Amino acid sequence: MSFLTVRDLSHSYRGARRMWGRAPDLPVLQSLSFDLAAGERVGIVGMSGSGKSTLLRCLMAMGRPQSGEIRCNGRLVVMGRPASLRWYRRVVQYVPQDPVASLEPRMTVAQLVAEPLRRLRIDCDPQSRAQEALESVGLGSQYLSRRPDELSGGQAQRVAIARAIAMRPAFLMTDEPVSGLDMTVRAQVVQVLRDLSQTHGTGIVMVAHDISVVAALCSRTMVMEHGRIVEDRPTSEILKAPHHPHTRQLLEAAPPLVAAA
Ligand SMILES: Nc1ncnc2c1ncn2[C@@H]1O[C@H](COP(=O)(O)OP(=O)(O)OP(=O)(O)O)[C@@H](O)[C@H]1O
Repeated sequence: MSFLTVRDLSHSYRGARRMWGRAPDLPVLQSLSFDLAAGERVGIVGMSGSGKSTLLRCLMAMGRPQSGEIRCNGRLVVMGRPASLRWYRRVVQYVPQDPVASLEPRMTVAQLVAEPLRRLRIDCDPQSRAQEALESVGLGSQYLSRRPDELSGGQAQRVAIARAIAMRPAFLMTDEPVSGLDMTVRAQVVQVLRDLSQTHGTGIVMVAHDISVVAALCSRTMVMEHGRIVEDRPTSEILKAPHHPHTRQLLEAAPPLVAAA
């Protein structure tokens, strides 16, 4: 059964204001339809500007699509006031593209991870749940009192992941979770996501422009080009025999694979 159902999703950005009026609107997502099953690990790849982050923001109900609908377990996801989306935030969590910028600099690591649990009124002891989540991403108690500027890029990325997984979401949506990290830390972060998925059955949607990162984690890959999904198949099949010329281009541009999914 489908966990998330996306139907005819389209989105355009409003054209910039110019002296003589407005530039034309920029269509970014063009009538996308797909299903995500519970526990699936799905990669979304494509060149820069193909619409990956916009799609993820729409899936997170952070941007209002022009048309189309998203349903989660059959229930319509309606953009609106944060309170009306509280149920959705409990089951679908997001790790943004730039974790350092997303972490409030004045808060400690412990506070950062516990804060969403309090805000969304999750029935648990926020402190111990936060500690547990941090341990599962390999950050022990010595990190609890640190602030974001006392963390490396890889540690900040893991704090952002801990913050999301402390909620025990059914799905985790991550935008370029390893870009900007060195190869060793990349492999560690991919391992954290794989463990999470295998241990708790958490579904993962991962946006990346580098198909090798997706190949290391995701069993299904969607390839985007100019706001359309041009290929959506098992990753192993795509790697063996890409159908679309754009997929072949991405594969040629990819660095060596981290590890097979
Ligand atoms: N807030 C915005 N206002 C106007 N245009 C935007 C906005 N955000 C993105 N765009 C444009 O929409 C298109 C798709 O952007 P998006 O960030 O979704 O692509 P992407 O595939 O995630 O790219 P990247 O890999 O570089 O992050 C781009 O042409 C971008 O310039």
